[in-house]
Formats: sequence, C-alpha cells, structure tokens
Amino acid sequence: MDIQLLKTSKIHPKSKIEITGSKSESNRLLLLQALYPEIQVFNLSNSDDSVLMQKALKSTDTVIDIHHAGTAMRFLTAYFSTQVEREIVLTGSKRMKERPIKILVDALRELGAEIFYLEKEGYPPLKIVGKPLSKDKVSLQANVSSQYISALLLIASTLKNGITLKLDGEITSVPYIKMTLSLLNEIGIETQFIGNTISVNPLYGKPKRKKLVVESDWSSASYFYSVVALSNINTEIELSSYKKNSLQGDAVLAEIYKMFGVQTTYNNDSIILKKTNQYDSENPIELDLSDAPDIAQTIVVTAFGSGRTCSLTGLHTLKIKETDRLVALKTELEKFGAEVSITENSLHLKASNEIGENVNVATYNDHRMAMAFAPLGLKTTLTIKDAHVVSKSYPGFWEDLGHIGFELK
Ligand SMILES: O=C(O)C1=C[C@@H](OP(=O)(O)O)[C@@H](O)[C@H](O)C1
Ligand SMILES: C=C(OP(=O)(O)O)C(=O)O
Repeated sequence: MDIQLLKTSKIHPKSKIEITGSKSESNRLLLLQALYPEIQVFNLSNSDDSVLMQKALKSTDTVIDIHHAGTAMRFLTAYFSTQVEREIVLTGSKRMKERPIKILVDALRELGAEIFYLEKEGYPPLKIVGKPLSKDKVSLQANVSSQYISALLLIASTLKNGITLKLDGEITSVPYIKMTLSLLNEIGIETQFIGNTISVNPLYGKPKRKKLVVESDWSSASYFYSVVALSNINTEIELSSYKKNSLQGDAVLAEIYKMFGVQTTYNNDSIILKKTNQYDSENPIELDLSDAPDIAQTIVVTAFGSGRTCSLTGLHTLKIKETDRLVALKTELEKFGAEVSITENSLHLKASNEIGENVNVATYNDHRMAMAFAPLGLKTTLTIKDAHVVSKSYPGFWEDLGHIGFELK
C-alpha cells in the first residue's frame, strides 16, 4: 500500500490525538508480567512489536517468530534462556537475521545459558534451551545496543543472586537502560547503577506495585512535533497521555523542538504543542543523539522542510536498526534535492529552500522512514511507499494524520 500526501499548506488550527503506550515500556512490562503474573499493565502499546511480544510470551509453540521487533528479539532471548525445560527456536524477519545479537548471547552463555546459532554465527535465528543460570557476574560491550543490557536486567531479579554487569566502552542509548531500572524499581526490585557497573538484586516475594500505567509513546509524538514545526504560527496539536517526568529519553523532544519554534505545555495528562515565532529560524541544528537515536530521522526531515542546516552526531546505532537509517535518509532526502553527507555515526544536511515535488519515498521496512517523511506533505506532494510499515510502532498513524487535516490518497 502506497499513500500519496497532497500538498496541504494548512492543517486544522487545533486538533487532538491519542497515542497508545510507549512500545519500549510496554515490552519491558510484558516481560516482567510473564515473570510476575500479579502485575497488571494499562495503556499498553498497540504496536506490532508489542502485540508480537505479548503473543510470544503466551505461545506454547517451539518456533517463535518476532518479525522486525528488535526489543522482543533481545528481551525474549534472555527470557527463554531462563525457562527451565523449555526448548525453542527464536527467529525473525530477513532484516532481524542481519541485526547482531552476539554480545547478548555471549553474556548469557557466560552466565550459564545454552544458546545455539542456527544460521549465521552472531545473528538470529537462535535455538535456546532453558535452564537455571548459575553465575551472576558478566562484562559486556555497551556501545552497540542498550537492548542487550536491558534484556539481562529484566531477567536479573529471578536469578538466585541477581546480576552484576560491568559495561565496557562508551554506553549508548543510556535513557533506555535507566527506563529498565526505573520500571524494576517501581515493582520493588532494587538496583544500583554506579559508573560502569549495574547490579540488580533478586526479588524475594511478590512485586511491590501491581498496577502500572504506561505513558504514551514519545517517539510517536515526534512526528507531530515535526508537523507543528512545519505549520503556520499558532497551530496547536494536543497529545495524550504524557507527563513531565517521563521515563522515555525521547521526551527531550520538548527541548529540541524549541529550536523549531514549537512550545510544549503540560496540561493534566496531555501535552499541547504550539507553533510560535519565538525562535531563531537561521540557527543551524546541532545535536548529539546518542541518547535518543529514534528521533534522528524526524529531526533531519523537519530541518530539511524548514530550510535549516542540520548536523547530527552520536548516530552509530542507526546502521543496525530496521534498515541502515543513515544510508536510507541520505538516499531519500536526495530525491527531494537535499545535500546530505554521512559518516558511520553522523549526518550533515545543508540548508536549502528547494523541496522537490512528486517524490516516491522508499521506506525499507522501516516505520520511522514512513512517518518521518510524512510531515513534508505540508511543503510538497509526495508518495510514501509501503505505507503500512508504520504498524511496527504506530498502526493508527495515517488515520491520525488525516484527522489533523492532511490530504491522503
Ligand atoms: O530498549 C529499547 O526499548 C530501545 C532501545 C534503543 O535501541 P539501541 O539501544 O539499540 O539504540 C531504541 O533505538 C529502540 O527503538 C528501543
Ligand atoms: C529501533 C527500533 O526498534 P527495535 O530496535 O526494537 O526494532 C525503533 O523502533 O526505532
């Protein structure tokens, strides 16, 4: 399914959208619920990745396919390693078989797990033979993906002595590790994170808190930040349910988008995004996104749509996500006439006021490619190829975009 966005210079001046729970928080809490069934979770994400996670945890099959869901692949590898008397094959999409998992598998093996590679060494699919993990201390490389670390932390409280992790190298995507620790703390699991060492105590007895409400997804909110940034002065979009003290690192959007004139007001359980003229529209956008990699695509496209120079660093994890996002961004932006240069961990976009028309944006099975480019419908007519890819994190995206006044065909 392709979707054409007809150039819409004006969306509704005021609109309201409800986004479901954070996919990251949901997938952590689903795993914790499998370990501690008394936990109840509200406002779960309706994303494919969370639905797949839920299904996988309930499944009694011997082969479990988690398609494109990175967190599900990593978290379930740790989970099934501890499920005694269970033997499963954990597999995924063609792209999942190219996303590395060796760092996590090595760490789990070090703790006593029995995991085998079924195709390429270091990559899914995996055969996992569940057994009690006998050790409690392990070192692992922390500069490739924080998901390996979160996976180990999520199962830690069920091990006899908990877990102590020593993290080697620069720690990437730190807010996601802190999110994991905060959720563990919320249910009464004690943790320490000092320097490059994290430890998690075993949980004796039942979880302290049983009802948890997931805050809505900030990464999904990013597309509306972009829409407001590219809109006329005073355009407002209200998004629910969000809070000021978020566990999600992508809540940094509220700060970042001030550079594009978007003001965020926290109102009960929602946020109101409003376009103002209180910003310097000439200033280049310069950011290190190693703490918030999922909003890189949104920010670059906003910068392009608003004719701003943009230099992003800290993008080393983008190459192993749903697609190589650095190459995908460069390729697709250049179709609109943008000048983009990339390295292994950075992207530079030159300011330009020309935006090509009738471009077909390829999405590479990456939900964020589709959603990041959509706001350009405020500047030009474009077509998003394979637009259904958005369901990985935000199945209602196109409907919500129509609701705020975009013309979709
Ligand atoms: O733990 C999580 O929920 C996530 C961690 C990040 O991955 P990396 O740590 O691989 O950067 C992020 O990109 C991903 O979308 C979700
Ligand atoms: C990178 C992402 O997800 P995952 O790694 O969980 O597939 C994402 O949602 O942008």
